[in-house]
Amino acid sequence: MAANTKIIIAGPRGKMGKEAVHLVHETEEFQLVAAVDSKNNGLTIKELPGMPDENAFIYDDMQTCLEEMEADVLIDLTTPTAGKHHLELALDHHVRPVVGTTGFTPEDITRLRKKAEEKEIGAIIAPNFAVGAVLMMKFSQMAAKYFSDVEIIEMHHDNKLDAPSGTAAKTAALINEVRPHKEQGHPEEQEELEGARGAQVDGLRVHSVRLPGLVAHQEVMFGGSGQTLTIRHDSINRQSFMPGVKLAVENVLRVNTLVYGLENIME
Ligand SMILES: NC(=O)c1ccc[n+]([C@@H]2O[C@H](COP(=O)([O-])OP(=O)(O)OC[C@H]3O[C@@H](n4cnc5c(N)ncnc54)[C@H](O)[C@@H]3O)[C@@H](O)[C@H]2O)c1
Ligand SMILES: O=C(O)C1=N[C@H](C(=O)O)CCC1
Repeated sequence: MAANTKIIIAGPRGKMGKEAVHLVHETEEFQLVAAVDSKNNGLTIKELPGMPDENAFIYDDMQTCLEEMEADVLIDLTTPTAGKHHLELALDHHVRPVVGTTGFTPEDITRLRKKAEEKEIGAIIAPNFAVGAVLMMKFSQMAAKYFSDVEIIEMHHDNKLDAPSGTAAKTAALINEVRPHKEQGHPEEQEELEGARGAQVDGLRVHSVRLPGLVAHQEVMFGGSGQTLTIRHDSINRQSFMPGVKLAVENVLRVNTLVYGLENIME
């Protein structure tokens, strides 16, 4: 790892971005060199309410920021549309992206991995930085070998823009790697109300709950003859994600492809 990893944070005023600014501020080997925000162009981070004493300038345009500032890593915690654009720009400028922003499709990941490999630089997209959530996904994949009947219920705060969550999409993909294809439910079932059976990923049903008071939660429910198994994870605050962000920043400097999911870098 570089002695001083120079970092840009996109989305510093957001719920996750704020935590990331504090993480970078408190980590000796990390240095915040700039931030990208949809407003506050020309201010410094320390001028925003609740921010640490950081002199990094805020840009309202990622392209300009990348042209003017030298950085090793971009941490993106914005919106699905902005995140995809920022990741492309970072790769174009040889800055390694660590992306927590969700809403990436499998096609986006394939295209961006090809680009990272062409540029020979690392990128990490982690739909969930919480170590417990990564274990929940791994345990669900293990359980799916023995229980092929499964549904996912993800629950998030009601400011979330994307559905299903990135975590639910990733969990479904991990389960579908080991689960023989199955249309969950009765072959003749009818939805009397559209959406009653949730969304489908290869026959696996995903249900999205959005309520104030929630942070990020997921249950993976398996059913078998005479038994059920429920694997559940709860993030009760956004500090739960920060050790994973730190791990991703450290690891993105060591890889030369796009890594999708923290489980690929956790030992
Ligand atoms: N991977 C994880 O572990 C994890 C955890 C929590 C949230 N998330 C994801 O991270 C993202 C941010 O979540 P949040 O809860 O902090 O959201 P938030 O709405 O609190 O913050 C998003 C921030 O992005 C800023 N923004 C929007 N467009 C921008 C642009 N073009 N340039 C710069 N900044 C821009 C907004 O001003 C806002 O401050 C979401 O996609 C969410 O799903 C991922
Ligand atoms: O708050 C959010 O938004 C979160 N999104 C991630 C997802 O889509 O899986 C997970 C953590 C919180």
